[in-house]
Amino acid sequence: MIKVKIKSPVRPVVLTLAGNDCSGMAGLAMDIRTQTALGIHTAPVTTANTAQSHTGVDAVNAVDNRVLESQLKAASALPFAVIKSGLIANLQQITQIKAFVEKQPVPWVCDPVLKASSGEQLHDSASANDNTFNKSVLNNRQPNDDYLSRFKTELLPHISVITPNRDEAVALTGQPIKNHQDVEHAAEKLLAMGAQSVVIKGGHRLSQSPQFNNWCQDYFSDGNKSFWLSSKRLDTVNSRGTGCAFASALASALALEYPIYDAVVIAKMAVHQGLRLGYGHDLAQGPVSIQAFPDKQIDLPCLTSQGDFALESFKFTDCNSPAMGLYPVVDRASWIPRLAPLGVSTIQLRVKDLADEPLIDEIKSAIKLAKQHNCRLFINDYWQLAIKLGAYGVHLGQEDLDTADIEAIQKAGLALGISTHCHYEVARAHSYQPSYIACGPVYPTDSKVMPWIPHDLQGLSYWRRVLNYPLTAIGGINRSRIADVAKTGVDAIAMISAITQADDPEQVAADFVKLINTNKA
Ligand SMILES: Cc1ncc(COP(=O)(O)OP(=O)(O)O)c(N)n1
Ligand SMILES: Cc1nc(C(=O)O)sc1CCOP(=O)(O)O
Ligand SMILES: [Mg+2]
Repeated sequence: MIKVKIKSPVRPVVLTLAGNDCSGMAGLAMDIRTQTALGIHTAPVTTANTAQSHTGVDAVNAVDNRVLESQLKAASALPFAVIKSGLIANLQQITQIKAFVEKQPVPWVCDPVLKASSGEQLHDSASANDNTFNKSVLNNRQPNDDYLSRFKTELLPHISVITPNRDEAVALTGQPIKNHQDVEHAAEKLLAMGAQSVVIKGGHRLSQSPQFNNWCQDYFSDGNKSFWLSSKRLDTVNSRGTGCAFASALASALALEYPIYDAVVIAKMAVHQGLRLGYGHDLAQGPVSIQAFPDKQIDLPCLTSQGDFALESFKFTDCNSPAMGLYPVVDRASWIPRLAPLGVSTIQLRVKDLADEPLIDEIKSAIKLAKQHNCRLFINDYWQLAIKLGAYGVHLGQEDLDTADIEAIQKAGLALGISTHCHYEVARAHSYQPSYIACGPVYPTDSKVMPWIPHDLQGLSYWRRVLNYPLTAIGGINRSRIADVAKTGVDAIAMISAITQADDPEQVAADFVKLINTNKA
């Protein structure tokens, strides 16, 4: 008999401490479904066997200390990349989990589950072994100061990312939340208490203006970087398990080695997908249902530094008609009459070595030549001169977005292209609804020093699936790679060195125009 050897794929492991929800809507069931959909192997450690249904929580049934201890001991042998926790059911479990996590050199994503979505408190203040408490006890609980204070002093300093909803943030900080600023202060307080980073999950947008109330907003901060993620509210009742799903998706993205800023965006996308695909049953609302790594623009949030950002106030002109195609990035106006007659419809002027009058003269001359050759000219960096001198468009990097007056660019009627390299930057670009999004570097490049690992064709194809914007590929694209890049379906292929350093740039550009046309998807 011939034995077929199958090379087994490897999945990162997320050690997941949570309660079982026997209705299957939240807790471990949701964690396992979400993590599996994102390509993760879940190692589930049960903290409680909760008895709940659509009518509420009947009992919590924390597991005995020894049951938890034996699971933690056995789980320690696994090569887990991240720890994710949900319900920590009593004070004894706080002590046990602290002793466990402080020895682990991996990130810990902690969802501080204080209440079920039906409103019942889920933890107990008893020190240990008061393991079963029923509905009447649950409903008559006083706010549990002991639990909160031990949670804060013993657990918070070990948490890599804590993901409270607004009510939980209020309980943990003791401060009311009524507006965006309160959310930001609550996050600061949680950081000051020792958490390395915080995501405060929102419900309705905290805005006085009714037109903004159909957005859901989450706030992230790690003390270095802070941002708001906003998604349009979905009209669904199938939203059970959202908190567990968010923390699980975040833990999964970290286990897949995404940096924290990207992981938060991915988690928000995953939950939006889960809300879209949530399902119900005959009796009541059902759970969110995350089914795959998120790859749709409909799930992409807008990322902004301000919570009261005027969402949807930007919409830049479509620059892909006629198709952008070959998009040379050049440093002097004199390239324009050499390249435009070869079927090049879009050119970028990227000047890095001029200032003052010579720079102004170069941009003026480029704008004039582009108009003569009916070519769309984007000016890199110098958005004020682009507006003043009447260019077709502006190309901005992420650093430029910090200082550029995007409203002025829109008001002046210019097109806008934005550089992106990761989920965080794409979500940020999305909040401006630009004319195109550039995605790079596709391959290693010698034309610019950058910290990014190249996307390669797989990464570029991912962004093509996600984005409905005209998509520009850039970085290390040359004759041997251009056909494969065109086949991914990108709208524009930007390049510097393959054209400007060629022996015969006109011939090369003409060949590239043909190669793009014959290979485009
Ligand atoms: C099409 C395109 N994509 C990306 C860039 C890079 O722009 P930016 O991030 O502004 O960096 P510099 O080009 O200024 O170094 C680009 N120019 N064009
Ligand atoms: C300027 C620039 N920006 C990039 C990005 O990824 O944002 S890659 C890049 C250099 C592109 O030059 P070449 O075609 O010679 O590789
Ligand atoms: Mg720039």
